[in-house]
Amino acid sequence: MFLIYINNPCIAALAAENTIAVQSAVKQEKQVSSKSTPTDLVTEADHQVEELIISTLREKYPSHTPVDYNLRFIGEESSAAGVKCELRDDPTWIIDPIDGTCNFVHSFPMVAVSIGFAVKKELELGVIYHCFDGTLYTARKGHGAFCNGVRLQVSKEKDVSKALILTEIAHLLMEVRISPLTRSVRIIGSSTLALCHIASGAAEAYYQYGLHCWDIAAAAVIIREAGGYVIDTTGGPLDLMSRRVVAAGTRQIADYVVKQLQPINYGRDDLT
Ligand SMILES: O=P([O-])([O-])O[C@@H]1[C@@H](O)[C@H](O)[C@@H](O)[C@H](O)[C@@H]1O
Ligand SMILES: [Mg+2]
Ligand SMILES: [Mg+2]
Repeated sequence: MFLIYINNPCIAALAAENTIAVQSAVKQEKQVSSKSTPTDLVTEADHQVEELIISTLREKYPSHTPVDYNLRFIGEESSAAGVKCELRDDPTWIIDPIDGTCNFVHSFPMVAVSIGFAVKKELELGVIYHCFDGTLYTARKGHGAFCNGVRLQVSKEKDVSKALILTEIAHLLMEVRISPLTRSVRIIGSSTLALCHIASGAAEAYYQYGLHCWDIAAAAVIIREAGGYVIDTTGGPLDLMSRRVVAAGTRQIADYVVKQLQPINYGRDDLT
């Protein structure tokens, strides 16, 4: 019922508005602090953008919330501040206000705003806005995935020796295991943008342990609507709160990556 009201252009405009906030903040002096580890950075802009997104969504959709619904928000910085991260059946927005905060601090041009939406725990909508080049990725379940309005299609490559693999720095040992049989491995420091590269067919697979539901939610809809797979690192169905993911254009490449992985336990988003 919510989805008939919530359309991509509204949410895309919201992501774009907040990108402007990020773009102006990039040039300013940043107050940088850290959260779970010394490299898990956060800035005032992360908080400001998340507050802006949540207040705008509350304002945009007040009438769409029947009395018995509690329109909910899961935000990276609200969660860091102690708000419980729990995906219930209620319509829920899952927000990463600045994905790639370390890149943002360094003005390294791989930073995005990511807004996902779930109803009855099913991911229905995803919008990811690249803050440096204005690329807008959007998808709604059953309605396709788009990049600046152009339909997205994942890579159909099944030969792992022709596969470009994306991941994050924490798993160097696994990269050593994976890379010999693949074409190459890349690390860009923004999981949402790396996942968008899977959706666009620019790379064949992505894997990560340690990311969060707000890194995965929007991108999972975009990849699936582009014809790709977003699964658990065990090869089973995605568990959004498990802090791990494998995404790929084909099942063959996904299964190859799964076979090379050694489990790393980062806990769960919904148990912190
Ligand atoms: O914190 P943030 O910049 O939104 O998100 C980042 C993720 O996109 C990245 O994949 C991960 O390796 C970083 O540690 C960080 O979590
Ligand atoms: Mg992130
Ligand atoms: Mg973030």
